[in-house]
Amino acid sequence: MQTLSVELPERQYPIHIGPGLLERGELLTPHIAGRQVMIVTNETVAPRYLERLKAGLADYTVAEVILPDGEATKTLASVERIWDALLAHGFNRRCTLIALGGGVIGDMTGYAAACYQRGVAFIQVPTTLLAQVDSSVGGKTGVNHPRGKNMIGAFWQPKVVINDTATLATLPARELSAGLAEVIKYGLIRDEAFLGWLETNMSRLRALDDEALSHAVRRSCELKAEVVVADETEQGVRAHLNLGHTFGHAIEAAMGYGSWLHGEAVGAGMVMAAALSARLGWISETALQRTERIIAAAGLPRHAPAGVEAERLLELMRLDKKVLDDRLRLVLLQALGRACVTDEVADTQVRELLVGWPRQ
Ligand SMILES: NC(=O)c1ccc[n+]([C@@H]2O[C@H](COP(=O)([O-])OP(=O)(O)OC[C@H]3O[C@@H](n4cnc5c(N)ncnc54)[C@H](O)[C@@H]3O)[C@@H](O)[C@H]2O)c1
Ligand SMILES: O=C(O)C(=O)C[C@@H](O)[C@H](O)[C@H](O)COP(=O)(O)O
Ligand SMILES: [Zn+2]
Repeated sequence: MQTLSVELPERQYPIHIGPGLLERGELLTPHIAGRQVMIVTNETVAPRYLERLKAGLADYTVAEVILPDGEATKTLASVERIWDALLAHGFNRRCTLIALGGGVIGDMTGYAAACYQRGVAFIQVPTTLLAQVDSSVGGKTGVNHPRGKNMIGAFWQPKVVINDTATLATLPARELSAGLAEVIKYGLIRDEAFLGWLETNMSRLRALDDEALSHAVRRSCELKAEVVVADETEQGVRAHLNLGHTFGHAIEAAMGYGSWLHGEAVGAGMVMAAALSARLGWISETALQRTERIIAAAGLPRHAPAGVEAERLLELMRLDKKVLDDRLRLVLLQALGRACVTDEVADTQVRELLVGWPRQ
């Protein structure tokens, strides 16, 4: 097992990484407040992993909420189901919520914990690659609104993150690719050497090679933790973690959440961001082609969805949380391994890119 520490100014929490950690109750128990534990998971993950997690919690009062699966369920109504269950079980403010599942479950459970009785403890036990490398770390929690992605939420950090890499063995290939999008993102925004490693090892990662996956999870968590520690509430550098997301979130919302996975939309969005960076002369054509190649090698799309007009995407992009004073603020690349935030790109340039972008 490897352990990293997220050293925030006023608190720290560990990220444990390794195979078979799910049953190791001793990793959870030091972080559980009180005796009441609510595990939140979904109908796909529960039959595979719920009993194994519960086995390590024999000394606690454990209740569970099993939600339906899918991005379309990342709503306030689902979070209300968690609050209803907490109240029905008489859980008090010393209870602990555990998120067992992908980013959808993690984001909703974290938000439920942030609000329940004005804030209770929560633990992340992520079971997708995307959740292990990104959503479980850093404390962004929340739900979607029909008008925009992650529009309702709170910053609420977990007490511990338990990354059991053995759970990735049951992940469908499409979900693995979605997780690889966020892994590639770290290389693109702040570590060109890691990007090179990913180029060399992409087929090992897609074949679920243990050693390669553990390295990718560890390096991604290190890079994410560095950014979160520097800027917990996204006043500055944390926005770099949004590379491709202004485009990607617009695609997800335009498609009604779920037909395109978050990682797929971000994969295409990162190619769009790289293309815009190349048009501005900030990165070379070669760097753009390298970006396109690695996105394709990860099994991710570079096209946009069919039937979604450029104007609709632009309208949704204008709802992005980074917009300030009515100006789009985009994360672009100054080099491979170096991101920046800019409000210097005119809507006409973005529209031109989207109009000409290949469709599915
Ligand atoms: N909070 C953050 O910082 C942050 C970062 C990135 C993404 N996100 C959010 O995360 C969500 C995407 O997360 P995701 O990609 O994990 O999607 P997800 O939570 O929908 O999980 C993907 C699918 O895999 C299934 N699954 C989970 N673990 C499995 C396993 N071990 N074996 C088999 N199937 C398994 C799930 O049931 C689901 O069908 C989006 O809502 C996105 O906005 C949040
Ligand atoms: O942790 C962050 O900060 C991120 O931006 C990580 C993203 O991968 C993630 O998708 C996040 O949920 C996006 O946040 P949002 O604030 O753009 O909704
Ligand atoms: Zn993301």
